[in-house]
Amino acid sequence: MAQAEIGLIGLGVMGSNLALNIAEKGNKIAVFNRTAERTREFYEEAGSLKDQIVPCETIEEFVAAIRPPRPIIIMIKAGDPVDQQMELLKPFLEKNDIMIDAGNANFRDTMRRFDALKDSGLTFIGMGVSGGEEGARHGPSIMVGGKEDSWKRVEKVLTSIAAKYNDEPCVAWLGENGAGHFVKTIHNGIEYADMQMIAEIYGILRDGLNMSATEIGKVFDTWNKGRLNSYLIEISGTVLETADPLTGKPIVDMILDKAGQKGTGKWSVIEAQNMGVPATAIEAAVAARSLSSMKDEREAAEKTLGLPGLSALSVSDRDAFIKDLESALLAGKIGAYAQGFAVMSAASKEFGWNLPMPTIAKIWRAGCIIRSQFLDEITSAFTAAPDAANLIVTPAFSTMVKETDGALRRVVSAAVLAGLPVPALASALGYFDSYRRGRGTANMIQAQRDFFGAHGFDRIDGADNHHGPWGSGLVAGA
Ligand SMILES: NC(=O)C1=CN([C@@H]2O[C@H](COP(=O)(O)OP(=O)(O)OC[C@H]3O[C@@H](n4cnc5c(N)ncnc54)[C@H](OP(=O)(O)O)[C@@H]3O)[C@@H](O)[C@H]2O)C=CC1
Ligand SMILES: O=C(CO)[C@H](O)[C@H](O)COP(=O)(O)O
Repeated sequence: MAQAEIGLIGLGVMGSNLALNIAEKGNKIAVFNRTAERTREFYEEAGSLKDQIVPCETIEEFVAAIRPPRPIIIMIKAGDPVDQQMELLKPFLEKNDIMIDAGNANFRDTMRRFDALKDSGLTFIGMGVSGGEEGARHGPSIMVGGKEDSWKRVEKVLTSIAAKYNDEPCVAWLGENGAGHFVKTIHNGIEYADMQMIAEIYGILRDGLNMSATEIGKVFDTWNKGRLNSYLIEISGTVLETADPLTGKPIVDMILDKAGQKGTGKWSVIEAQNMGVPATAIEAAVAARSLSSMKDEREAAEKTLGLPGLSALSVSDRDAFIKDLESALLAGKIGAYAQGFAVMSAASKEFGWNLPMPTIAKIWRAGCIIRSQFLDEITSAFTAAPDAANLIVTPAFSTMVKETDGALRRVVSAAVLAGLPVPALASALGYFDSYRRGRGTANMIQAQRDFFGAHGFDRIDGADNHHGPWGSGLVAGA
């Protein structure tokens, strides 16, 4: 029997679907799962794809089934399990075999694993995969990091399974070692902000305009036909219009308002902070998930403090306000993506990756959770202005900011006055307002720092006096 082109370990939600996708595209694949029962079940359910699949119950059998140099995708729970699995695999591998971690790894772990294998003859790829279950099965977006020649070995298979946007595959080699997992992390950070802003707009419609879930769903359906067209808006509409089989009520009204998180959002924020790059909308989204999880504390606080002021928005023209909400969401989204790309640009320099921004935007246009028409506009903006300091100063996006930031300001103001929380939208607005203002207020911070800690400051006239005359008795305006 011909050897498999590739192997895959981990037949959970993502791994099993990825394996079926690989098999369906005509690539013979060997599969292994820690729990052998799952391998048998998977194989039985593979139907017509069985011919392309070699189910293996031992690592030895699995490795022998793959054509050298062997690319082996590890799609298991992120963290220690990946190290454990790699240790179990290593004794059976040969020179030039490639272990590919396709889970949501912290890129620092990826760099460590990459370095640890440097002198072993084995190679490593850190590969971000996005698209959830459906994407893994029918076409995910794939972000590859590692040696370029390792990528060449897997390029054909990965290109065959990736999502396509206008026939262009949503997969690319993005740079050495941790580049792929870093980009996937920021993808998820942006995903957090995108989702949070949609939730904030939903909150304004629900608690401010007292609209039902179904009514809000219809608003999102309409928006999905316009500039906000995206997978997340599409599924938000569907979610809002879905009934709970137990009660018949909208399912969204039966779901507890506590958001989970597995780490990628938090890592985005930590890395942004490490590099001194503001990612305020992403930070607000991560913090909002954390605050959401404090359900008991929030309920107790509502009893103690009560809800602020007005319970409903004061809106004179409801249709015009809903149009403003659409533009505000677009503006907020621009802020979040601008921040995400700025973080990647800084990381590219810090880690020497040379990350290709237009390519990243390109491979996010289809297959991944944040896929949208908007990413095509980002692709064009970065292609036209590859050296732009920030997405929002590219010609296309500066025009878009000017068109939408008024609506964002009106929506944030109205929500704040009604006591409706909009932390991510407000963060995006604060980001625009701070970033576009040539003369800021940090002269005050510098003066305070120098006053209490003799930290010094730069002068606007470039003159030499780098400390203030604190305590000298010199009085301004005297
Ligand atoms: N679900 C999603 O939407 C997405 C998930 N990801 C990432 O993909 C990876 C897999 O996620 P998903 O498929 O959802 O997870 P699942 O929980 O569905 O599956 C987990 C898999 O990991 C295996 N596993 C767990 N611990 C170990 C271990 N110590 N050694 C070997 N195998 C182990 C399990 O094997 P066993 O059957 O023996 O328990 C199982 O095959 C994660 O890193 C996740 O973050 C990435 C993109 C999207
Ligand atoms: O990577 C993904 C989507 O792109 C996974 O669905 C991930 O689990 C999402 O992160 P979180 O669970 O923290 O919301």
